[in-house]
Amino acid sequence: MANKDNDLVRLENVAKRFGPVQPLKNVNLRVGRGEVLGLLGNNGAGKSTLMKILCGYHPASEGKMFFDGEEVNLRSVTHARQLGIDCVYQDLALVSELNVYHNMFLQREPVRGGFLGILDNKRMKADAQRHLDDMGVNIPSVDVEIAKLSGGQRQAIAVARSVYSDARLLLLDEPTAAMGAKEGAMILDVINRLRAKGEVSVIIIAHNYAQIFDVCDRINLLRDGEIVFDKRAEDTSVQELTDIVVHEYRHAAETLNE
Ligand SMILES: Nc1ncnc2c1ncn2[C@@H]1O[C@H](COP(=O)(O)OP(=O)(O)OP(=O)(O)O)[C@@H](O)[C@H]1O
Repeated sequence: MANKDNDLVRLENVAKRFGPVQPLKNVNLRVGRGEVLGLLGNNGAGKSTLMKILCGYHPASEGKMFFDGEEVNLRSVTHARQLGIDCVYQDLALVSELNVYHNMFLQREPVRGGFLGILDNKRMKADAQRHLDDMGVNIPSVDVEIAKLSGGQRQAIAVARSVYSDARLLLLDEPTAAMGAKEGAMILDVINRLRAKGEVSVIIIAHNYAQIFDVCDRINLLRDGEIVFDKRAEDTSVQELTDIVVHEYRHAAETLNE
């Protein structure tokens, strides 16, 4: 039985309706402090909708959310971010025309010289470099424009930036989608480093469950609007997840044929 005091986030009986469509019926989900949770589910299972509730983008139609032991009613993405909940979107989080270190400090730029101070570029550069090195993010230089980096490098910087701005729960919706093996591996390495430090909790949506298996502490499966599978990674296997995913496809095909 999970210790509730150890949960950073908990959803109880959460439902979501969009008019006649009800992607989430009765979701009970928990993520421990410093835990990495993998969220699996078929196309249309409601995974992104669940993430959008967690990051304050959609209000839930029913149910309760607890964060750090307190019940919360998220009013907006900004409100969620203030609490330390950050959804990392590869394309939206960063400004393409700015270089890496300016992106790392976006809207939190350190100034020197008091009131009419100037941006402390030297400090930003050094801090950004140190933080990216610490997280194993490999880029040619922090001076380079974001637009000139690969999708994997951008995603890794977006994750590093959230962590740097004191996020406590990171939501990653298919962070390795449309990436080559090498780029995907860099993201997974960043997540593994976060996991080793244990300071940030993470929820990852992934279709490539074999790939994320190694970085997750626990795996949940969403089906028909409910979490129907919840196991620690050490208590399951890639084979069991393969069987489940095959079963899910059959289930979806049968539902379509009904
Ligand atoms: N804003 C919305 N308005 C109406 N219906 C929506 C809205 N957002 C999602 N849905 C519906 O809710 C269901 C779940 O969608 P969701 O995107 O959460 O699934 P998913 O598990 O993330 O799927 P995928 O793996 O394909 O991204 C779908 O039937 C979708 O059409």
